[in-house]
Amino acid sequence: MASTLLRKSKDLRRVCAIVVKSVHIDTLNVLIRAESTSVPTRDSSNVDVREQSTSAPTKFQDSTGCNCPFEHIFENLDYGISKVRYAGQTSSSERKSTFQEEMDLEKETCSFSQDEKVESGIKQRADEIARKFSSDAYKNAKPFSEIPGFPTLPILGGIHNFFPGGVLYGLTWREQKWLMQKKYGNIVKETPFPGFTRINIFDPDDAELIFRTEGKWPLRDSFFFMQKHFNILHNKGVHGLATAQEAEWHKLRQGVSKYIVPPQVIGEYCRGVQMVARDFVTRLGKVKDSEGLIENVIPHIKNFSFEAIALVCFNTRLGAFSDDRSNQENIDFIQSVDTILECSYLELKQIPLFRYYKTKTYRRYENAMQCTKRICLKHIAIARERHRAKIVAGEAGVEQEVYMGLITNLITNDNLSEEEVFIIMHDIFTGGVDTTSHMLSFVLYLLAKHPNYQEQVREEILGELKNKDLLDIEDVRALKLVRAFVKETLRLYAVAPANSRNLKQDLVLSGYLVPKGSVVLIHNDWISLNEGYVEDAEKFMPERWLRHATSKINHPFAYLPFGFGPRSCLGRRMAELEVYLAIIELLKKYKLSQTNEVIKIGEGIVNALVPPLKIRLTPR
Ligand code: HEM
Repeated sequence: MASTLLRKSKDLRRVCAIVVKSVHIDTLNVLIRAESTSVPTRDSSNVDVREQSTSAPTKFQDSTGCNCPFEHIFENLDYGISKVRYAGQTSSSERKSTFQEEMDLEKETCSFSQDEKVESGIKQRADEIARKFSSDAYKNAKPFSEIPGFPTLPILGGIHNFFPGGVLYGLTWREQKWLMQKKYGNIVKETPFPGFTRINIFDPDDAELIFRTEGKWPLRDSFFFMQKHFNILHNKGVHGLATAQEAEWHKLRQGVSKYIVPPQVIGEYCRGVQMVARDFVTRLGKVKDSEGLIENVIPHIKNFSFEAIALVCFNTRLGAFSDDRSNQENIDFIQSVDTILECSYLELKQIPLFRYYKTKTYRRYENAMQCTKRICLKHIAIARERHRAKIVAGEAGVEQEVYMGLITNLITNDNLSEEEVFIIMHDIFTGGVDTTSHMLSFVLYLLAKHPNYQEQVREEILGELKNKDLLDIEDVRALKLVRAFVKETLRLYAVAPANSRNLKQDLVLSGYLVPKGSVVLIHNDWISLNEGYVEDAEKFMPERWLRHATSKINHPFAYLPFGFGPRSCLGRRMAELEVYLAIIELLKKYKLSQTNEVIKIGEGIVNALVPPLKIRLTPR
């Protein structure tokens, strides 16, 4: 006992000394991130070992439907809604509208049938949730203090675990969470730094309960501290979607959702984005060498994603594929968004001293934000002018406003101030460019790596689209193999590694009582790669998403790459549309081959493929 205390006090002294000395310590700042950042690698060398099998992939089994397990839970939500009492929500009609939105969204992305098995599955799940809400469940729950986790010290919490000698020392975030799950199970408490405790969730049942009880205004309050700081100083305290909470968040979300979420609206962007995809492919054709090889395709993918989002937002082309470097403003804009993302990641690795003085990272961030704001305000002014001119000409409302870009819709919404419009634009650029380009990088890697699947996907594209030149959203939706391929890519390589929430009420999670307000981090990348929830989890099998698949996803909350519920990803459909169209345009023209043998996944705010990504393009 005495020796343990002595050892602990030595540890404590050592940790204190390190803390005092360190101003820029990576490890410490892993702690300051409340979430995000991860490294989906299986081994310490950070090289991804998934997908190294050389065996030929099986054929897609069925092209008649989609086997998305979400569908089952959404298909008959009414049952779950009437059966379960969701505390924190006032009326069942409110809940219904939220779930109805979700249901519509899922129905939209997956075609599925109603059958008895599905019905009984839903009933079972609703019963299960009801059971978790029963007073018995609360009465029998083990206390919060007993949730297992890495050892903590008085005052310092679990900080010592990250320092030399600590169990987490030198591990990537992904390795840390794999280790914590293995050691402690499906619910793990962590106090990574003093005064901050979070609960790590590895059980999709718990995820389901959290999401189904989050109410209409889910809380996700542990991200982007620099952005909050900037908004207070330079944006009249107006926060964006990523950082606002409660009514403030809801107002923004309502203000923008209708212009970017509904399928018919996304359809309006289809041809514009197709043109961008076509230019992307033309660009790749130009930069490949005489052998067809592109040593690193990632910057071009990023430009594609940027150009597509700019078109959607501003109804303008930024010229990201052009060799002409004369448009300094566009170059600055692209660089600023890059800098913002880079600094947002650095923020997670550094002590938040920017709150007290302007650190180097914060100065870079602030300059980039100011530049982005200036350019967004310019586009807002252009859109206002264009709209005014239409009113004068008596044409307002005649033309489909969607074609005029998201910004036109936002400025004509009287409920949104200029600061709010700017920060929404900012969120879309920072939330949408990198994520989508990482997803597309993984998709191209897997297409090149699996020639059989590539051929099947191409056959579907040629067969379904015939020689149709300009596509509508219905054409894209008909491509089930393309969609299954993308879904499976995101399952294997979740771009967003975890979903976070602050609990809206006390919940019993994995048998423990977790109080309202607790920060929970749901590790969807771990869950979607776990054999317990996904059969043949390590294998890349797009056919699992088709109806009648033999290899199944066994839990409807085992795959949540875009989050869930009213606060789920705003740009999901846009991201998917971009990726589908890039695949279509690329495979019509080229065969993809000779990619990296293995890939590395880098630690950043999201999971990204570490460049370079090599691709050989052979004209068809
Ligand atoms: C592969 C691409 C993408 C992935 C994997 C992804 C993933 C996510 C996830 C996991 C969340 C949090 C959801 C939750 O807490 O339940 C989120 C939120 C968000 N995403 Fe995406 N995203 C992607 C693309 C995009 C695009 C293209 C845009 C913009 C057009 C976008 C804009 C946003 C915004 C604004 C939020 C915050 C929503 C809110 O809090 O109301 N994302 N995204």
